[in-house]
Amino acid sequence: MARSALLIGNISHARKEWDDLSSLLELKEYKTGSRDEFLSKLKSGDFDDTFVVYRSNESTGVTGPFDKELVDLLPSSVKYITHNGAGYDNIDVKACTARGIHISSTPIAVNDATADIAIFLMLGALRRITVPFNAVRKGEWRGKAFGLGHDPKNKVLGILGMGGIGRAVAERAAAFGMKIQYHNRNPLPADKAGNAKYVSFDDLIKTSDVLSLNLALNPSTKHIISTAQFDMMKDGVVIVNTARGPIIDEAALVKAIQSEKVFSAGLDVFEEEPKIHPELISDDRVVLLPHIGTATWETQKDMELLVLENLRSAVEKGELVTLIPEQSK
Ligand SMILES: O=CC(=O)O
Repeated sequence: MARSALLIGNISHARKEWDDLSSLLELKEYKTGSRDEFLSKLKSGDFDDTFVVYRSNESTGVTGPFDKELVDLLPSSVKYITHNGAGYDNIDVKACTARGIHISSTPIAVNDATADIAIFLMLGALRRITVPFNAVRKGEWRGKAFGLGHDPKNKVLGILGMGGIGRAVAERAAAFGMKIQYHNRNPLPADKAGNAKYVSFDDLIKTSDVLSLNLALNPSTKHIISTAQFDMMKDGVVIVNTARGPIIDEAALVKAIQSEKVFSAGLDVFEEEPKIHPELISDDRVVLLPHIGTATWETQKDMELLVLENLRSAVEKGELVTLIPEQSK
């Protein structure tokens, strides 16, 4: 049986590069549908010759997460999942590893666009920009609730998760005159840390004026920022989240904003997207974006190209270019 690649969802910017792969293997697409239909197709053997699955940006909307139920139904021919996204919390890594399936994600390609949005949210939150931003369009000039904001200059920026995105945030923040500290599982070598100082998790929480979340979501980072952490923070701290919603306990964040412990928050991600806690929506101290960190032409194209580079490498060399860290140990 010929080997095939199965695309779930769509490719929008690198169609030609996808089509070019037809010289290597058969290309199949599952563009739209439902989880139930996809699972029944898996059960009835429709995808039995699949060697590699391309999970597009919108694939979770099509099939739901690649949880254990779905992964266990993948045919034994599947050896690789090339995922389009830096975060792969929608894939059950353990279930894939147990089945000998290797996964790639798209780090690097997302760094600049995501860091740009983090800085946008940080500046917006420091200025509590939602009030004047909305008021001026309603003919209310600055708005009744308008108040002065804060400068980033001389503030301590704490970065939780100093991977590619965290480092790109640090580089940008340095240009605003911020003092930068970070916490990571391991301190970075000096050439990668730049001027950022390594501190413990508790020190990061206790001493940052602005806290930027740039770490991956996995079972050990879910709700890593909750009531106990908010209680430890400086009064008037600013929170920026461009990583994944469930890293913050959203209900605890709402309370911390309402008690003024938190001056403001800039959020691109939420616990139950596309649902947003109603008290975040109604609170104009919060700057909200609908998960658009990587939503630029350039970055979307780079991400698709990186997925396809992984796919090609899987077929030609039997290895992935950006294998996820859990499987590279
Ligand atoms: O959220 C975006 C990504 O994971 O790339």
